[in-house]
Amino acid sequence: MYNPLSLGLALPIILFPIICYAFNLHVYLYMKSRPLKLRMPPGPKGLPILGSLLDLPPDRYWLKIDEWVKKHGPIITIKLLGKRVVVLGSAKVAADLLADRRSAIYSDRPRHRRFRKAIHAGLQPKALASYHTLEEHEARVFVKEVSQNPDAFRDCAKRFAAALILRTTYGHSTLTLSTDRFAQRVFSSATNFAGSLAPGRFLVDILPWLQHVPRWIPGAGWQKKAAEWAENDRVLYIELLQTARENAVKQPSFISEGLLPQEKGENLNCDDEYGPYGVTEEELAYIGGTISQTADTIMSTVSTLFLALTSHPAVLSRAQAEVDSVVGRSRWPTFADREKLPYVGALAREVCRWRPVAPLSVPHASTKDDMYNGYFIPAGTTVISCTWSIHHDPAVYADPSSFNPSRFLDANGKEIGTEEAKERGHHVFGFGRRMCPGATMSDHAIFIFAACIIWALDMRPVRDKHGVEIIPPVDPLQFSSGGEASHPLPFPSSITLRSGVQELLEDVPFPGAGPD
Ligand code: HEM
Repeated sequence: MYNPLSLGLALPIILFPIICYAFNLHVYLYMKSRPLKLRMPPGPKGLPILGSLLDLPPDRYWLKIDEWVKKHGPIITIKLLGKRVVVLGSAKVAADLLADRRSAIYSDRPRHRRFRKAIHAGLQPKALASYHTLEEHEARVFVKEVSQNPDAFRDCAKRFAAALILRTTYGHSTLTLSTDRFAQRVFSSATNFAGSLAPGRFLVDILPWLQHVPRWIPGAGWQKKAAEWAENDRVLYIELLQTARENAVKQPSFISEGLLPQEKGENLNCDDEYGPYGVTEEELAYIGGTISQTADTIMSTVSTLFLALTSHPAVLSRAQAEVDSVVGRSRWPTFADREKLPYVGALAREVCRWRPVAPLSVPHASTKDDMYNGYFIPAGTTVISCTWSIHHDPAVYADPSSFNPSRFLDANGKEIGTEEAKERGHHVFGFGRRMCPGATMSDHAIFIFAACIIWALDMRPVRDKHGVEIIPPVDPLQFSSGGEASHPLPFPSSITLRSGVQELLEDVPFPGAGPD
């Protein structure tokens, strides 16, 4: 007969050996996956179960990670909710693992492989060269806009970035930021993406099970928001794809070139669901959406450039002297001047190094057990490079906190890189085969923006009522972190046109009219 009491007594007797067995099995599997004597890289001790979770602040968590890198060395392990994350804190270590022979182990993200191929197909050197006229034009439009409304330079920078990305990706010409039907949405999509996941952006990538936490659980409300935003994004991406389709003939773009021939109105008989980039239309919409969000990184970088120039008058004066001597005062700088403007080039590099827009890069997953410098890195480990630490390593960049473009010039005034970053001198675009495919396009945009504003504008610190200049603060705490991208917080700058510019601005069409 059923006796609840005897069942109550029997349960612990039955469960105890099962729990012991499960525990032993767990320990056995754990030890098997991590053989004795094989140590993972050192790092903060953290609490049982939680690890270092509570030590990571929601904002600017890379500064905390940087402290750990300084304390424990250039490769560290952070424990988070039972998972181990390996952080690469020096260029040498990051290049060894992500860019050299081992890179195949550390570049995992298979579902993106086809997407990546598609993006590369759309960003060939020929396509990038064809964007130069647009990039020059939009930099001039920025100068025109900001000269009319100097206090709104952040919005002008946003329009610059949106105009470049929307035109090249979808053939869409951006009017003013407030009236354009896409520009604002692209930025709010990027902000939501970063914000919805902060600090989860970091955590969800590392602990994918977090996305399955039921939405009703306290603290998991971000999930509901993230789902709403994901739906908004989906609608936006499809609308943008439709725009590219409509513009295909008049204004071909990265997306329109990836559409199936009949989608472009060429009426060819084509049954294949994969377009010229080897992806479906839905995937193409997603790829376009991912690219459109990068407007935020360009906007942030050019805002940092503005801050650097306002707060370092001597750097601005030297850059102006260089541009004036090469370009004169009666025409705009162009890409044809690039080779003769090494200081401006070095300045653009230093902006990316000094305050990297992505201070913590994107997580990678390792696919095989590996030994590196005596440390064991098991398969399945999340590996992430801390760009902030890498860019502030005094062994590579002397006096790393100071803004000093000359660090990227040799004794003959020629641009130089570093041992691990020969081409650029910095690592803001990541390492190895997962490196940002938009790096060259971004380099071009940042360079021409820098050359044009240096040539056309004076950006000076504002003065207090006694006439004393107030240099805007530039310490890392003056940068926001909505999640992934880091932006300078609003700062004042006294912006005026330099000689000869007003006359040339008359020929710059109203924003959105676009180059011929
Ligand atoms: C200043 C501007 C930019 C910065 C700092 C930046 C930085 C980065 C970084 C750090 C990554 C991750 C690399 C890694 O996993 O190791 C990345 C990935 C990516 N970037 Fe950029 N990016 C910028 C602009 C752009 C632009 C303009 C585009 C497109 C035109 C673009 C497209 C992408 C794509 C598609 C990925 C994902 C690649 C993959 O998962 O394999 N980015 N970017």
